[in-house]
Amino acid sequence: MTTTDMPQATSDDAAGRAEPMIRLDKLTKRYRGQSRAAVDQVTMEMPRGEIVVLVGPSGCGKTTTMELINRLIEPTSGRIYLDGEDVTTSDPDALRRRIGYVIQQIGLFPHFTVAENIGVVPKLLGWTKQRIGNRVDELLDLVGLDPSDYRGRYPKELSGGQRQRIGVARALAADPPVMLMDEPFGAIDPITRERLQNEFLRLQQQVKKTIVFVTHDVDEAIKLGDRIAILSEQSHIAQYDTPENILSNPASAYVEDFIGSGASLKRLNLSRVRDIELATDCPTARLDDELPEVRRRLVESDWSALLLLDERGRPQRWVNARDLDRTSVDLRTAGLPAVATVEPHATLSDALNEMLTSSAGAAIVVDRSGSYQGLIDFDTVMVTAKSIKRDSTEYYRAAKLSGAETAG
Ligand SMILES: Nc1ncnc2c1ncn2[C@@H]1O[C@H](COP(=O)(O)OP(=O)(O)OP(=O)(O)O)[C@@H](O)[C@H]1O
Repeated sequence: MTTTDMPQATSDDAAGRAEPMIRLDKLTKRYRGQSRAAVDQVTMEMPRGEIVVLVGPSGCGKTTTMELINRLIEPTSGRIYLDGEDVTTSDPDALRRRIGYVIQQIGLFPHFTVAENIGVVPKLLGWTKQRIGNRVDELLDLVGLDPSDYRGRYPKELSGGQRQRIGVARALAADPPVMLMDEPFGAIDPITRERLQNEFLRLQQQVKKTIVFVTHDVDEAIKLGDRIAILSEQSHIAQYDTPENILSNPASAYVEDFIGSGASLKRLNLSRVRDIELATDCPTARLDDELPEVRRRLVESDWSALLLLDERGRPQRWVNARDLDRTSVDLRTAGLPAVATVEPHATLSDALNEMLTSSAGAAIVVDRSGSYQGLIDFDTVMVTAKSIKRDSTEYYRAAKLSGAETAG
């Protein structure tokens, strides 16, 4: 880990509570000529190192709230504190250097290379060429793009998803403690979007920034947020809590309505494949194993199918007893292809989607190199979904009994 990746130091007050990274105090914005405030007296705290998602219907004031934090929009009244310091009237340029910003229309400079785009802020800060070059390569690695291949390209030579990754790298360039992200995955197709969300979570485990993330997609909020603020008109906070508590204990009919139906299914977005116990007793064999040995393994197991792996341990075919009893059996083509694979960082919701496409009714878990780790079946998914609900309901009840505040 480099020094720039180190989590930010925490400053505690006399009572030992960590100072939130961002604190908004009765923050209000009234646009010129408007009778109603777009953002009305918002008071909230964003804890250090967490992802806080602002979610709410179109026009409720999400973007305005976010842009008040880096003062792209100046507040009409109220105060903004960054790391304990009142920044409401400080130099806005200096403030913005402490806050990375990623938006949907990434705004890369078309005539700058990838390296030049990422290096914009470090250059403004007067870093040496060598330091900028090292940082660009480090960031390209971090967002999963090979520096030697990508640093010299121009934005038009990139896919939408790659441009988005460069946008994130650029916002991280000067290692700001805070990142603001406004619908960063909004304009991207669902498959790339899911991949970028997973990469984003992996990245955050490394960089541990305080991130304010705006979306209107409640599923995205549940998947990405450590905390979610559900906003109604004028950025009024309808509920500010963990995704678990919002799903299990919506504070009002408005929140319930906003979450929509299928709260149990949405809960599956809260669990990762890596956090649950995989079934590892499913029989497996190699494609080049002897047929009698493959048959023996299947017969001696409690399973009705066996998973065939290639020489590098990657799943290839599902075979059952009938497939193995045919007169001439070629293991390379026997049975059905072993599709429906997920990696450990995928959510149980991703796993369930895969399962629905699988003839075996199970998702095959593989590591990053594609080799077999175990299986997830429907029962595991259902048991996990129920236990999330139970844990969260118990937590909420205990918090109420002890009089502790759970909402922000
Ligand atoms: N520059 C402006 N001048 C006047 N009114 C504005 C301006 N920008 C936004 N508004 C109004 O302020 C309110 C909040 O807008 P904002 O863009 O913050 O909402 P949002 O929740 O981010 O919406 P969306 O999800 O559609 O992007 C809206 O009613 C909008 O019309």
